[in-house]
Amino acid sequence: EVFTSLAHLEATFYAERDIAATLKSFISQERARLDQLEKIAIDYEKHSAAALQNPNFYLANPVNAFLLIKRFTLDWDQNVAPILNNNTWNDFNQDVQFARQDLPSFEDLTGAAIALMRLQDTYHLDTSKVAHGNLGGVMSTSLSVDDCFDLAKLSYDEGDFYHTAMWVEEALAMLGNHESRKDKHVEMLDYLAFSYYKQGYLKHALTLTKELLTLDPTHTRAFNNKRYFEDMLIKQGEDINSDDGQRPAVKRVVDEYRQSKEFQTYEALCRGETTQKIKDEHKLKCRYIHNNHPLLILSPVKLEEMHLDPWIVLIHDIISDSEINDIKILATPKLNRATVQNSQTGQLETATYRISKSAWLKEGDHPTIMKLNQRIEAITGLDVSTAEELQIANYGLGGHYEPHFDFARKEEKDAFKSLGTGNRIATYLAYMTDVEAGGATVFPYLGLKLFPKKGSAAFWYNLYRNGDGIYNTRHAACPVLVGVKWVANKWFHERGQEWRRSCSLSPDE
Ligand SMILES: O=C(O)CCC(=O)C(=O)O
Ligand SMILES: [Fe+2]
Repeated sequence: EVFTSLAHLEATFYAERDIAATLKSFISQERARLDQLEKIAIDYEKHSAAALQNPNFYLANPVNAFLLIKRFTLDWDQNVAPILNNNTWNDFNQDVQFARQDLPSFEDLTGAAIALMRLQDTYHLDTSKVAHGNLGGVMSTSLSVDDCFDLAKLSYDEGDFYHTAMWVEEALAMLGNHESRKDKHVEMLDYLAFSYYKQGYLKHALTLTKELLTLDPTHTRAFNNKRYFEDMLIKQGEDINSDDGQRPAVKRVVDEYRQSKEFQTYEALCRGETTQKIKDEHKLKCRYIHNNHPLLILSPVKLEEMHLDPWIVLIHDIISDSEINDIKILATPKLNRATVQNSQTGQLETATYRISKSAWLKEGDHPTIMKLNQRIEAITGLDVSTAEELQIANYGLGGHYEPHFDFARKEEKDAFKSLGTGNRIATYLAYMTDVEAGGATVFPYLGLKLFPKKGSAAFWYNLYRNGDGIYNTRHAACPVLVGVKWVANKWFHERGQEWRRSCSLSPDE
């Protein structure tokens, strides 16, 4: 099981509480047992001390001799061995193992490390700052030398030598020159040299290996590596003594997509940068709307235009805290806890795509959902009966959703076939949390970023009236840096909207 959703990671705290209780009862039972053992030990001590004052005299008495023998045979078997063997851990172990089902696994640890590295990349976080608990200005817990080194090793196991080097450097800087931690120092240099070598920085790998050998001249592998690096450099016609010892300026190696303009723009927008001027920004307006709908006439909703073409709006204060609470509770047991596998590679999907988990809520399950659907219908003027059920997503550690369209492209004819309601005509995306840092919804082609605000919802059309996709609606959910992100998605489909689209929210196009 992979804990990608924070709602589920929360279960760890309950498991932790249960384990604490189990350990405490084990300890109190053990304490009683150890008290008994201590009494026996004291008795032996006193007895032997007395006897040893004059052993011959003591043993001259046959009863004493008999009792002494009995002490370590019959008495031992009946009174001491049971106490010694009665280690009650097995009884408790079951409880601990039961609680452990709700604890994260090593897979989760790897996933969390990968998520941290992604956050570091996307938000340009300085390693040292992260290590000291500064996440882009939001303070969190700081990491120890060993924490940093463990992060490095986890990256190493993933074949990510770029982050390995970064985090070993940090661990080394924090370690300083402690003679007492020389073994750690040597191990770190070993990792560091190898990760520079893997990234193609032979000279620096050689320098670090020499440094390692001054600390530990008996390190056989380092000795062999040194020769290997030197041979390689000589073969390349390089001077093996020319490294200045400076840390090379390492470039992050990323796949082609990550180098693309779209991905770069997505990440820049996530960081809050301006990538292009919002078109016709001065024409954007805020207004109250009621659509002549009975639900809204007495309490019109606030609509804020965020973009004109395509038309993207935010609607404010349309879902209350108690409604949000209801939805979270309804969705939590349904959040999919299974490991998500990439259908093509069979790999765990924690690293690349959406690491949030989501759940569909059955319509009419609950009065809150019904009320919400009615309100969404009143606001959008679209038919909710042919729309998809509300989909609730809880973004976990670094949870994100890379750039995508909500509608199916021409070549994806079958995408929504089973629904029988046509393509996704519009998206209604409600934010159910404020996110402390990160987690924006961004539109790379428009330079637009929407920051989650609890109780607000975004709305846009994905299709033109003729059914063609509006490609500029391509959007993404930025990784959550600090905080928790919950959203509710309502996707409207073409069927059922034939008479409606012209009524209300639609732009004057
Ligand atoms: O969570 C967000 O900000 C966007 C989510 C999204 O685009 C989707 O679920 O299709
Ligand atoms: Fe989307």
